[in-house]
Amino acid sequence: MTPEPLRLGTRRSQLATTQSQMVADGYTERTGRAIELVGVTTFGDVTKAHLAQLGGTGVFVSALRDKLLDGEIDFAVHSLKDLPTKQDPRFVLAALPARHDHRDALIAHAKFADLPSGARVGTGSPRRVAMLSALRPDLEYVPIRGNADTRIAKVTSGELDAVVLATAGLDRLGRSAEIAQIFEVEELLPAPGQGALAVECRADLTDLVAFLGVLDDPRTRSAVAAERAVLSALEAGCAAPVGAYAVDDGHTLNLTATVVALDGREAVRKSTAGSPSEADSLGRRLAAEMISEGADRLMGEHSH
Ligand SMILES: NCc1[nH]cc(CCC(=O)O)c1CC(=O)O
Repeated sequence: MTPEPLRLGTRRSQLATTQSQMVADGYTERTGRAIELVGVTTFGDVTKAHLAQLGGTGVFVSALRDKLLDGEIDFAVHSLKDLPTKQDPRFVLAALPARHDHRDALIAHAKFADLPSGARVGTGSPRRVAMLSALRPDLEYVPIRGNADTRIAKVTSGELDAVVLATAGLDRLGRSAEIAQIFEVEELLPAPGQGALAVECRADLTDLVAFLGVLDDPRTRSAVAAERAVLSALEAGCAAPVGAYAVDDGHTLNLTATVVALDGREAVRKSTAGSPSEADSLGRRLAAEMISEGADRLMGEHSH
C-alpha cells in the first residue's frame, strides 16, 4: 500500500515555496515517498512593520511550528538564517541539507567599487550596512524590505542604484543572471547559516526524524553549528551586525566571525580552527574572545 504523502508546511513566498519544493523533490528522489506542500501564512508575511521592529526573524517560524504541533503538517523547511539560535526542545532540525552558496550578491548596473559616490544601496540588514559601510562609507544605505522581486525591481526602476541579497535565494529564484557581483567573505561575511536550509519536525516523532535525516549533510551541520554558536554566545539576533562563516573539509572546521559597528568604522574579526565534532564550543570560544576585544560594545543597541 502506498503511504499517504508527507505534508511539508511552507510559507507562501516564492522563495519559501521554491526551496520547500527543492527539498520535497530531494526526499522523493531518495526515498520514493510523495510529499505535498501545504501553504501557511505567517505573521512575518502579513505585517508591514520593519523586521527589526518585530523582535527578530522568529515571526516566520512560529506559525509553522504551530501547525507541526497541531499535526496539520509533518515537517517544515526554513532558511536556517531565519531560525532563532535557541532551539525549542519540542522540535528538532532533522536534516540540514548540503548548503548552497553562502555569499551575498550585488544587484546593480555596476560593480560595487564602481558605484558613484552617493549611490543608493538598498538593504534591510544591519550586518550588510555595517560591512559595506566599511568598504564604501561614501554610499547611502537605504533600509528596504519585501521579497526579492520587489527589491530587484527598485534597481530596474532606478529608485535605487543597487540592492544586496543572498546569492542562494537569487539562485533558487532563477535570478542569478542579474547579479553584478558576488562578495567574497573577506569583504562581506555572510549571516550565520546563510545559504543553508533546515528541515524541522516534532522531536517526539522518532520514525519521522529518522526518515528526514536522509538529506542531512554532516559537514553543513558542523559548519552552521559553529556559526550559530557564535551568534548565540554573542547573545545576538538577526538584527545584529554579526557575520560568521565556517567550512568543514571533513577533518578540520575553519571558522571566521566578525562584529562590525553600524557605521563600519570599527570591527572585531577573528578566525579559528578545530575539530568538526567540537563545532559548538569552537564557536562559543571565538565569541568569548570577540567579546573580550570589544564586540559587545560594537553591537550596542543591536545586540538583542
Ligand atoms: N532574511 C530573509 C532571507 N532568508 C533567507 C534568504 C536567502 C536564502 C538563504 O540565505 O538561504 C533571505 C533573503 C536574503 O537575505 O537575500
